[in-house]
Amino acid sequence: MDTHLGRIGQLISSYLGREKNLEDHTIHLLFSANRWEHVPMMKEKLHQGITVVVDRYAFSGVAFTSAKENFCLDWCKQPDVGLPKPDLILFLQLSPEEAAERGNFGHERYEISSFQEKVLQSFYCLMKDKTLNWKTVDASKSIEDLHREIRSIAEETMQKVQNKPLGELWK
Ligand SMILES: Nc1ncnc2c1ncn2[C@@H]1O[C@H](COP(=O)(O)OP(=O)(O)O)[C@@H](O)[C@H]1O
Ligand SMILES: Cc1cn([C@H]2C[C@H](O)[C@@H](COP(=O)(O)OP(=O)(O)O)O2)c(=O)[nH]c1=O
Repeated sequence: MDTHLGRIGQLISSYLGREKNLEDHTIHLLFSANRWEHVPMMKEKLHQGITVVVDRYAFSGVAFTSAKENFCLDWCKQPDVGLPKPDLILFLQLSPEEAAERGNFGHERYEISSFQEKVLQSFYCLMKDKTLNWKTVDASKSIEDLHREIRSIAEETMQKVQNKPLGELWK
């Protein structure tokens, strides 16, 4: 068991590892609840001037659930409406085939190629939203080159948003 995770985190982890089954709406709401749990801490850091970097965030929440049958993008977004709005969203673009060839791709619940293709289409829909600062980077580059590119975009953004108020996502 992942003892470093909270109770919601543990539920999610056992769902992804296929140890536990959860109804599709339930797991969606748990992922969102897991983000909301972190909001007070994120806001505290942001107000101290600390840059917060989040892996996946609400966009994965929407992209993954909306790739399932009978889930629309709009329903999937609602639980995450009002989360701290990111100043920058980096989309690390890599074909599902190339991603599957890399390490760590394997046995988790969502790591099935046909499903990943649907998830990718959902991400493309989300990226049409011009109120958000999406930047696509080519993730087929080397780790070092990618690092340099991400670092430069991040530093530029940090400069730009320094004195801007925190926004609310999808509101
Ligand atoms: N730019 C890259 N080039 C080659 N291999 C990479 C690159 N970035 C990550 N990897 C490798 O791919 C695997 C998965 O990377 P990871 O960052 O964990 O992806 P994810 O967060 O999507 O699961 C790891 O084995 C990692 O070392
Ligand atoms: C954050 C999030 C992730 N996911 C999925 C995407 C991934 O398949 C899985 C695990 O994500 P994560 O634990 O971030 O693993 P990694 O980045 O190493 O692949 O959870 C959702 O379905 N909804 C969400 O809200």
